[in-house]
Amino acid sequence: QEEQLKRVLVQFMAKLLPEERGPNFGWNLTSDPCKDRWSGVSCDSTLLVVKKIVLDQFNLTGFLDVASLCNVTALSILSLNNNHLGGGIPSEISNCRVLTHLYLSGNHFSGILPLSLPQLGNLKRLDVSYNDFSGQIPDLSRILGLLTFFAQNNQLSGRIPNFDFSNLVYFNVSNNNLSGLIPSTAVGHFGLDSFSGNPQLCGDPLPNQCPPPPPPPPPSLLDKKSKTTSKTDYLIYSGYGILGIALVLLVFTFIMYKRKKAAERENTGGTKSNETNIGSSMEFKTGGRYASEYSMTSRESGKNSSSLVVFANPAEYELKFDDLLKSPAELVGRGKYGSLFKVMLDGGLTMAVKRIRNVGIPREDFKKQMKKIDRVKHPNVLPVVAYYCSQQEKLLVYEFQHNGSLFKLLHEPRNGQVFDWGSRLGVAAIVAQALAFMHEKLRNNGIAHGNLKSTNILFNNDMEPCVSEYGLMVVENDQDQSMEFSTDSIRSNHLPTTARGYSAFKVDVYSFGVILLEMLTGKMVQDGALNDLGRWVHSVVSEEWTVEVFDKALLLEGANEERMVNLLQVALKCINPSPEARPSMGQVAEMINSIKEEEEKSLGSEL
Ligand SMILES: Nc1ncnc2c1ncn2[C@@H]1O[C@H](COP(=O)(O)OP(=O)(O)OP(=O)(O)O)[C@@H](O)[C@H]1O
Repeated sequence: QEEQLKRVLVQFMAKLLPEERGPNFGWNLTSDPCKDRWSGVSCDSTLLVVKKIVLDQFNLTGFLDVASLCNVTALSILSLNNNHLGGGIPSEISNCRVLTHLYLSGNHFSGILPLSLPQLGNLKRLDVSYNDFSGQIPDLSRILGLLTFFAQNNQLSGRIPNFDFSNLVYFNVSNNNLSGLIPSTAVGHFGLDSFSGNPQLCGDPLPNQCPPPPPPPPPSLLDKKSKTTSKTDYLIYSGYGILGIALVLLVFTFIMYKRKKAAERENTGGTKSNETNIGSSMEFKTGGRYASEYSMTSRESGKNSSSLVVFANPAEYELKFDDLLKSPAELVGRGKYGSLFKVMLDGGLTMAVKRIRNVGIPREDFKKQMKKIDRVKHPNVLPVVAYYCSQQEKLLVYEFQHNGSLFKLLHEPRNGQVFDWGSRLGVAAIVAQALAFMHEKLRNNGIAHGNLKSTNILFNNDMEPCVSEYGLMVVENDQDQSMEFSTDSIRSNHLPTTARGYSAFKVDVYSFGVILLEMLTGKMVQDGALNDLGRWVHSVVSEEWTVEVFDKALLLEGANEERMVNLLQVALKCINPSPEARPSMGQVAEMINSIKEEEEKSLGSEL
């Protein structure tokens, strides 16, 4: 049997890389795949059976032949991402009954997704993105444990079948040729990015709504229906169809026209237009949509540049309030406490303007707090460049960071972006260090971050993490004492007094613990669901120390499990329900640093 297994594996590799004298990566009949550790092969350590084949970026140019492979192995992971493989997925893939992960992203696979795919009942992650697959998406709803379905950037067509969207963690079918209504069960679970780039797809969360359903035929028609010929039926329904398509095209053309116009205005520095500036305009651009947004009263918008307090060297930014208001602005996102605008200034500078509304902080207190924060500088804490403060709202100006946030890197990576264990540990260490520094310097003022989360950790031009929005939000002390895996205690309507401030620091530690969990598990923390992640990790971990919680990408990459567990322990200390029992940020930074040192030592010894 061993000989047969070897033969099948060697044949499998020969199909993946058909060149006559190409490298066989140690896959040959004279050695053993498990004992001699063939490249990309992982085995169950006790049973010595092949469990995983991971050949990402191996420059493979052939095709996938799984017919025999699935019969002789109990493969749980097959990963062939980012090669040059062609052909289709053979229908015999369904013989790989215990397969949990199938990653085929970034190849030239084509043809239809086999109808036998749903027979892979144990599948958890399926990634066929960035290929040339066409035809319909098979109905995968019967794979109950499916967590990921990535099929973006293919040529798939037809309607989106029903998935169990409440169970899926990741779902992306953007940039295909899908059409029709997005299933209502997907709404609320996945956003625009999961569906965009399918011109004929419509309904929430896309901006183009579906054409209204054709009106029911009048009763007389219904009566006649049974009597009329199928030819008449055909004509009636094609009429409705054509009407529907015409409507979709009309809406689509209108949206494209609006987008084009807006882009033209931006490109030609259309700063004089009232439509997209931050000041007197009533409209902001939201990814192609226009939303009525601005609230500043005309009395306020009449204020001059002196209303804007500029911290950074004003000459460097030449920042004037009026300029800021008049410049083209794009709504980047709406957070829990306000909105964030990307503002393109005349000199080519791009700023991020955070608008917080209805903050019940007295103006003078807010100014004092801003000044105190400005005195403390750390290279990994994004400084406030300027701020504006009125009774109704506050505007905070930061430099715009084009490399996105930690949230994006973890959950919406751009094509080819890899966030490996070493980088995650590095980010954790830097952020912990920066927060420890800020906590120490601002302890006596009681100013903690107050709203720490992965969207507030941004990557600068050197891809170094920077903590943003330090000190804008504060925490109500009373609720923190009883806080148990809850975000609800984070409020923006009070400045911390020094007495309150101390527990605000512990809330930061808690939030940092959640960020660590996010990086370790790869799971998303949505507002209000922070408790779920904490509870889930606790439940898995309390049963036994298990690697089940870790992001599969980390396991696949072969990240050191012991050090991942160590970091998980730090995270669990941070999210201790009792604030007093949580370590200080300084202690957290030390613990992470020593894990990082161990990691570096072990890498050094491997070299
Ligand atoms: N200076 C910046 N440069 C680039 N992107 C930024 C900047 N500041 C924030 N962002 C991004 O803009 C988006 C909206 O930010 P915003 O702060 O309004 O919302 P949030 O962080 O999700 O929630 P909250 O209101 O609780 O802070 C987020 O994705 C965030 O990562």
